[in-house]
Amino acid sequence: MIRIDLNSKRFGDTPVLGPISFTIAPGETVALVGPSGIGKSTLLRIVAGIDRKIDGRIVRPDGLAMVFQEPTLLPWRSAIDNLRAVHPGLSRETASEALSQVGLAGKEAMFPGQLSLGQQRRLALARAFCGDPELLVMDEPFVSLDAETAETMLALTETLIAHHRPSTLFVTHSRAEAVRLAQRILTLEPGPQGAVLGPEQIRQVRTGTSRPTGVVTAFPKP
Ligand SMILES: Nc1ncnc2c1ncn2[C@@H]1O[C@H](COP(=O)(O)OP(=O)(O)OP(=O)(O)O)[C@@H](O)[C@H]1O
Repeated sequence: MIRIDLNSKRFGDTPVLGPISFTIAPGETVALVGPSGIGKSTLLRIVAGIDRKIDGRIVRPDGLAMVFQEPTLLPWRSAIDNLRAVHPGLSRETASEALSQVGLAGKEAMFPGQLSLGQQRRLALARAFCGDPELLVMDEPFVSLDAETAETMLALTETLIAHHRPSTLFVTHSRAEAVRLAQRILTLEPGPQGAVLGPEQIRQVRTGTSRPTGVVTAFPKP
């Protein structure tokens, strides 16, 4: 179980996030949505443990993987070594299998600069999943891709999540992406405090009969 109990997050004197509490169950996928600048990436970084300067408490597993907007690969390492650099215990065979799972069979020896941007993103996905993370954190993983590549990546991510079953928290600006991938959608919005969306409301969102309301609360932007 992943548990977020944040009292506040400030950058200097500026409050960015107010009290936020939620849990993510094993194998559950949760989307984090909200307007630009509200604090989604900040909250994601807090959950991942990259930002620890908070007033609050986060319970997270050790096995964690992150996927960013950019593939963040090591340009001087081959595709297979990009996987093995992050997961030193990984055999060549398992690493090759992870590459073929994302459609990169036979590309073991290629360097990131020799791969298309779409292939680099696939490699970043393989790197995230081949450690079998208990918690997967993704920050707008499908943004700035053409529609066809975004769809391919979305479908691939769906398959990998179904196979590996990590708890997943991801940020997106796309309500359609959130509804497709997530069992639960958390909306960051300026206070007052909202209520967590239950399964019934999610069903209504899916069928378009209701619009989601505030879920977790952030301070309004200064
Ligand atoms: N390192 C930092 N120092 C100071 N302020 C920061 C820092 N990082 C983020 N902020 C501020 O915190 C607020 C939230 O930023 P954040 O990137 O989390 O928003 P976001 O919801 O992810 O936005 P977007 O959807 O546009 O990516 C913004 O006002 C931003 O300027």
